[in-house]
Amino acid sequence: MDDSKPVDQRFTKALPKIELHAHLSGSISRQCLHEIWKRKKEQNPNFDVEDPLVLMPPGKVDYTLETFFSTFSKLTYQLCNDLDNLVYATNSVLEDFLGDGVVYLELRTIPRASPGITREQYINSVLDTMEKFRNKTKRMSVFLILAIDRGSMTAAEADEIVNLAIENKSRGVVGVDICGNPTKGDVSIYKEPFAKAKANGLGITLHFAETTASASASELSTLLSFQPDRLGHVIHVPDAIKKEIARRKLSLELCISCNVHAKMINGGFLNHHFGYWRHEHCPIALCTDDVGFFCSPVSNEYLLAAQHFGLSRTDLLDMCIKSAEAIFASEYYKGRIQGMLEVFATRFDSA
Ligand SMILES: CNc1ncnc2c1ncn2[C@@H]1O[C@H](COP(=O)(O)O)[C@@H](O)[C@H]1O
Repeated sequence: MDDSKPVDQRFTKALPKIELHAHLSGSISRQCLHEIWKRKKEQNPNFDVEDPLVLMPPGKVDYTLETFFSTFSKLTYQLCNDLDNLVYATNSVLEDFLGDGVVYLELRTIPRASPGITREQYINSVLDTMEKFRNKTKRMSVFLILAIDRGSMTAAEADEIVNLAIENKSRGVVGVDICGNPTKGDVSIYKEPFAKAKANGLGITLHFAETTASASASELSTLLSFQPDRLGHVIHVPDAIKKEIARRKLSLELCISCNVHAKMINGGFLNHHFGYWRHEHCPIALCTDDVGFFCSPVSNEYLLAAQHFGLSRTDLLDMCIKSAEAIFASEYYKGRIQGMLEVFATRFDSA
């Protein structure tokens, strides 16, 4: 790579990137939510939900965790509560990642049962949409992670979701996650479902130390006992646990804009713990978390990392090559991503 040239948006957009930490419902653009809202309103003028473009005005990214979680129940889940709109939103999210130069995507979602929709139907709709997308778009590989909502789910529900993940491995489910409001729930109840997931070859990723409330020594050691392959966020981590993460060389999903805008860290971009972890040996994937809220696509996360931490084109390329080690799909896909990065490295400068 020609490091005399700056890292700019053209570079980070063209860079073949992977996205490993993106929540489906949080990744839906405001425009897409607005379109769904408009159709619902036309079908039923009494539809009692405010226009997403009013509730989430363009440019607004300063969601605290509280306003963030309540927006899903107040807005997103009122709009994507039928299979047609779930499919519409999923397609829109896949197109957005593709358009940003993502070549490998593991989207995650909590399979929600809602009136008239079972968890199975929810998962089937998302997987069918992914399959059709794969058939028409060869450039971006897409997989699914099923997430467990720590704020609301019992161990039995987690077990149900793990069973669904196992049943759907052949259709592209590659892992399981624990997400949801980090100030709620007791993660230790998920021990057995996660042992089952591991025994059945699913990848394990966990939201880890997102807030001080979810960063007690006992919670973090419980989560590490689930033998995760990857950790998301890793914000409020005590030194001893940082050492253990580094010792295990766990892969990290870091969400810079989300953490800064939602004030999950103190200070701004320069204070982000990417600055710490980039000197360790853990593979790092920069991720968006919820691009529908924080409006920073993956290409912009790489641009921010370069701008605030002084990274060159070669640094970003090396990070991306290493991040491929973190994916849950087979070795074939690792090779595919790394191959695309090699081609990019030889061709971008001369393009
Ligand atoms: C700050 N980051 C985060 N921390 C924890 N959980 C999060 C999250 N961002 C999203 N979710 C979880 O994902 C759901 C939306 O996508 P799905 O309906 O599953 O597709 C949210 O309701 C929340 O439970």
